[in-house]
Amino acid sequence: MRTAIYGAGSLGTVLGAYLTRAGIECDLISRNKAHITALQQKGAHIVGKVDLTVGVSALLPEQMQGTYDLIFLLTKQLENRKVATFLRSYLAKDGLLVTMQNGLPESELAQVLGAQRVAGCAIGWGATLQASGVAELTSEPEALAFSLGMLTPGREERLQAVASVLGVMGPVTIEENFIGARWSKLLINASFSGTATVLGCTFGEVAKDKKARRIAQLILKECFDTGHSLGITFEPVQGKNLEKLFDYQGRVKQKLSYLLIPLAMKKHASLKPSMLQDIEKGKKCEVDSINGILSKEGKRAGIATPVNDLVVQIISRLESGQLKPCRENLGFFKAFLS
Ligand SMILES: NC(=O)C1=CN([C@@H]2O[C@H](COP(=O)(O)OP(=O)(O)OC[C@H]3O[C@@H](n4cnc5c(N)ncnc54)[C@H](OP(=O)(O)O)[C@@H]3O)[C@@H](O)[C@H]2O)C=CC1
Ligand SMILES: CC(C)(CO)C(=O)C(=O)O
Repeated sequence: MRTAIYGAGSLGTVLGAYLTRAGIECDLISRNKAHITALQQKGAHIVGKVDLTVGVSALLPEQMQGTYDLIFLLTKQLENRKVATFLRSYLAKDGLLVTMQNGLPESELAQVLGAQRVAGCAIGWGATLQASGVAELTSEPEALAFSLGMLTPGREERLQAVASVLGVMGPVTIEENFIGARWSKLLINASFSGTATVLGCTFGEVAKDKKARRIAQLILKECFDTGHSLGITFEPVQGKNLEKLFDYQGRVKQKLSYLLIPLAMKKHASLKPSMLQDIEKGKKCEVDSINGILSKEGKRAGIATPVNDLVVQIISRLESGQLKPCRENLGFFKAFLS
């Protein structure tokens, strides 16, 4: 299968290094010239939880030729329609584009490429581009798992082939209830990535700080209520049933869920959200596709999401430079913290 990683930055460079090291030929593609030049000259250097250097095939978009049977999409979700339109002629007629982006990106991509040519993959591990050619793996190697699936059936054989490709890196689950896996990841991103971005901190710091933890818990609840109202069953993440652990109706279960958060976050304490990494680099982040999509889905479901809506507003102000990510931003949530 001719394979490409389109948008090889933080996550895509790690993925490309692991696949290439296992003998799977794939092109790492990005518009970032300095990064592509470094990859071509020195290979992909993966640091952090591992240390490996792998010679890779790296290209600029304008150097792409022919069609690919499999394209992993790893650009940020800021201009997906434009990216999908560009990729249309590079994806084989019976090819599959697998988006590994956060949020709920499949439907929009399917509008451009066709539902039978779009799959998705929710990822529970993290990476940060440290310098051109150098990506840091920020999760433990045993967390390198993939939840793969499609919104419509019909490409089971091709999904199996994709699972064999990703399987060289870590365990792959082909999800029958893929939308449930997507919502579970959205739940984590909206609550923990959203709160950590507003406060300029890691997941571990959100879990440790009593007020920040309560904000994350309130967003978890807004996301559960919205998903349930839309008929979503949240899939387990890394073997953990999120509904059982964190959803609540009464005060006792609410307290229990609150107490469990720091324990559940232990292995992910050092994760720094990619939204915060973008803000720190002065870039626009994916808030519209993460917290923004939850607000939108909440409206569609008739569920109020006031804490999440406030996170969207604050992150927009971080993007425009009116505010800085810092703990003092907790003050904006006063009304929800009594
Ligand atoms: N990083 C993480 O830990 C995780 C990220 N994700 C998701 O994965 C996706 C990718 O994230 P991440 O790896 O952090 O992103 P990065 O910004 O680090 O990498 C994206 C790469 O794509 C390039 N790019 C952007 N737009 C285009 C384009 N139109 N054509 C060609 N290249 C382009 C960027 O270039 P340039 O530098 O010029 O912008 C960059 O090299 C996101 O949707 C994110 O939510 C999911 C789980 C974890
Ligand atoms: C939190 C994390 C790293 C989890 O995979 C993520 O999805 C992100 O930062 O965008």
